[in-house]
Amino acid sequence: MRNGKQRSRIQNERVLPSKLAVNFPTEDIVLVTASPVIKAVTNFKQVSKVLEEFDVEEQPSTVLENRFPNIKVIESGVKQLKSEEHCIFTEDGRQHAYRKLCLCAGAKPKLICEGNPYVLGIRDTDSAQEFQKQLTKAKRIMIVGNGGIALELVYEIEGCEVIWAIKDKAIGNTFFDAGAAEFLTSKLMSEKSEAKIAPKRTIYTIEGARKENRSKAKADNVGSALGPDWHGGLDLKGPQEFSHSIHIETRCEVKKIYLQEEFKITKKKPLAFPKHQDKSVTLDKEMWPVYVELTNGKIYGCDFLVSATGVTPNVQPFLHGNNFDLGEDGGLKVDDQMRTSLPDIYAAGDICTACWQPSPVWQQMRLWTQARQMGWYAAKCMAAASLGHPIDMDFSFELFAHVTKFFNYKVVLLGKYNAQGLGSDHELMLRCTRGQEYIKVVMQNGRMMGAVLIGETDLEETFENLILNQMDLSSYGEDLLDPNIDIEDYFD
Ligand SMILES: Cc1cc2nc3c(=O)[nH]c(=O)nc-3n(C[C@H](O)[C@H](O)[C@H](O)COP(=O)(O)OP(=O)(O)OC[C@H]3O[C@@H](n4cnc5c(N)ncnc54)[C@H](O)[C@@H]3O)c2cc1C
Ligand SMILES: NC(=O)C1=CN([C@@H]2O[C@H](COP(=O)(O)OP(=O)(O)OC[C@H]3O[C@@H](n4cnc5c(N)ncnc54)[C@H](O)[C@@H]3O)[C@@H](O)[C@H]2O)C=CC1
Repeated sequence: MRNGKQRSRIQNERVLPSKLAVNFPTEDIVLVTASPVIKAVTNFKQVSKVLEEFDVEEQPSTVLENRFPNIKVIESGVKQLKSEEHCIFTEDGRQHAYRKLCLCAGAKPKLICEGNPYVLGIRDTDSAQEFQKQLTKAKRIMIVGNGGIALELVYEIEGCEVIWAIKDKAIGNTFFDAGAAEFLTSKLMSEKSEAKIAPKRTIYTIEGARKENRSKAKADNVGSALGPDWHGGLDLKGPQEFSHSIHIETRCEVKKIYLQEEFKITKKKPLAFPKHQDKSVTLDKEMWPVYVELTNGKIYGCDFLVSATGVTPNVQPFLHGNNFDLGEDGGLKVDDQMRTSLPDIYAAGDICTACWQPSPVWQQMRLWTQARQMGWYAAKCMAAASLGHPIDMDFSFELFAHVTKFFNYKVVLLGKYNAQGLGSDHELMLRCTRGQEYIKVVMQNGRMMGAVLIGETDLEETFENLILNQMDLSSYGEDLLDPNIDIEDYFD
């Protein structure tokens, strides 16, 4: 790649092409994307060593092309990869040769009942808008799943009864333990009267760019996954005049979904919405478009369901004829240089499964932050490989760090925040002030391995350092979380 013009075909990832374009100003960098708009990371802020905050902005592809003259954007989905011939085929019937390729096609929602028109998934702007449209007419919906999307929806939806069906004992299992879940549940059950804390990040949609380009994107292609504060620009309001009306069904899954006519024949009896603070407005005899039977035997009628049940890496367009090694979660396995098992093909973001020996306090989660870091690092790896110098693993993979917002609280997750993989050989320390903050640290052999910080705790930087430097904290005992001790001064 050093001499003369060579081509790098990059299959989407907003961070990656620009990083490559800077590293290789004389090369052609081609971004092939099924999405009519490019999502760009803007206002990037390094909050601490590994914690990052940024905005996500939808931009027309011309913004990228104008800024980096050696980037060309092709708006067409990839339908086939021929790895041995080093070329891809796009839906517009064209063939594109590559020297190095990075696959960044994200993930797809893993729906509980694929193809059922009453089961919605939320992934991209179009699916979120469809959900919003349906919600405006819905008296009652069911949300299935207990991760990021479900947590955000149950808090944001107003004016509609919500049955939240979760497999676990407590809410938010992908992010929280039972203690944190209890702290948050009280907020969920109360009126949503408070002012929202200012979103730290916002999605700006360039509607013009989107509309103009929509026709070019095929209907079955997924768009870019929504990012932080995705619901900020959507009014998630049903037709009724109340804020929260939520009923949680724990330790259950969906057994069967019946259409109205099918259900009538069964002669089974649906349950009424449990009355919470007299907010319920639906009648016991209401007829619903769908009825959902849960594995705990309960049946509820509703207008539609949201399946917020995780994602599956979007590898399908690239598999035919290519013998990729896949991870247990179905992602393209990548090594510590972001290389897949096939020559000259890299992968980053939700599509890949990290298969290097991770740091003891890092794990892969399919998040914007990690997609950005992987895209950035993959570009460095591709550039380094072209120059013949492998590089050291990026520092951002030393410690898992995620900052987000749930139930209007700032939430910071660090390291093995839920004692993932630590077995029973760990201790937890807690500090909780109801309605204000919840702090949990995970300790092992006197060392801090992880932390959950909910609320404005101001402890993230100190804890990040304590996890990274693995200092023996045994002698500090409970002082670590004593609110009367300024912990930052303590460790200066
Ligand atoms: C509702 C929602 C809320 C979220 N909130 C947060 C949050 O608050 N914080 C956070 O950290 N993470 C959040 N995430 C997760 C985050 O959005 C993803 O982890 C991240 O976007 C993954 O980035 P990616 O580049 O790997 O994939 P994506 O952003 O999904 O991008 C994949 C791109 O590939 C394109 N593509 C797909 N197939 C093809 C093909 N065959 N040919 C060409 N192009 C193709 C798509 O059009 C898309 O542009 C959220 C996700 C969702 C769904
Ligand atoms: N603020 C944030 O950081 C947010 C992050 N995200 C990310 O977006 C992606 C998609 O979000 P989610 O769909 O919420 O995925 P998720 O991985 O966060 O949660 C999936 C949930 O579905 C449950 N589940 C799986 N199969 C099920 C089944 N058959 N029946 C019932 N429950 C089932 C799991 O137990 C888990 O609780 C994830 O990668 C998530 O991390 C999404 C929203 C907000």
